[in-house]
Amino acid sequence: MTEPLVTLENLTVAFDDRPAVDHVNLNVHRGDIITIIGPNGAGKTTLIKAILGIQKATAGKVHLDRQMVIGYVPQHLVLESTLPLNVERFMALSGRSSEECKAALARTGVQHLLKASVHHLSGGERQRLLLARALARKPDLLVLDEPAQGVDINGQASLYELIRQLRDELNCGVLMISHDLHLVMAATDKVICLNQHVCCSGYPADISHDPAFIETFGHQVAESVAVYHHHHNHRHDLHGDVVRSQQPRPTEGHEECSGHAHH
Ligand SMILES: Nc1ncnc2c1ncn2[C@@H]1O[C@H](COP(=O)(O)OP(=O)(O)OP(=O)(O)O)[C@@H](O)[C@H]1O
Repeated sequence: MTEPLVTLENLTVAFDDRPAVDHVNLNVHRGDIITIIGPNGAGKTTLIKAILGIQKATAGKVHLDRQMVIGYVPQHLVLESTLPLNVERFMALSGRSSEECKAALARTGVQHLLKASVHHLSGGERQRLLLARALARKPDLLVLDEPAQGVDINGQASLYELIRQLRDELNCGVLMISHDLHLVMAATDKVICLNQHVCCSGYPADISHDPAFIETFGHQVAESVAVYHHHHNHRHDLHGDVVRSQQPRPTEGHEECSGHAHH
């Protein structure tokens, strides 16, 4: 296996002697899509900031591939509201050529907003603009802090699909934070459940059964997430009853199962 892009070794970040991130070990390789989940205040953003070098480690180490370019999509876009700024100018601030900026905007589906004011973009448009700015750098590592916030449910699914495609096109690693467990479970390769320390980690389908996951998120969340990954080998009729005579349809995605809670 190639060298990791990022290695965290017992990373600890404390504020006033209170650890926000506590002895975290993590590797991110090219091709990985890793999602950090955890309750509010669990240290997710602090961990990402330590990787980006904008938060100092109190103890432990952050190793980064020295050649690596990081594309970062922050949680919020903080802009001076009195400063007139259109999308074209905002993208130019990345230092990339006009062609690269336009290509990145086209890739995230917002090229038609080139002349629009960044102050008037919708939540979803803003997220796609921030992703385009990160993309224009041709990153080796894409770091996204809640990329789907402000994006409607259909938009969220296509945004996660876009992130997967970008991972394939750029052969980059992806490290993101998300609160939407259902989309996380569908769109990610590996989940890290953080609550200062790493409570549990693994494949989405397995993690929902982990006692540490259940303790952190509760039974209801764990069950609803487990349903999402239930593999169906049968079909249902219109009343929800199992139809056993049918052949399985493995590629049809989620169908609700009468043996589980419905969501
Ligand atoms: N610069 C700082 N100074 C002091 N405390 C901080 C600082 N940054 C973060 N914290 C504290 O560290 C803890 C973790 O914060 P962090 O923003 O990393 O959590 P999070 O998991 O990203 O939360 P959320 O899901 O609410 O965004 C919180 O208790 C927060 O108040």
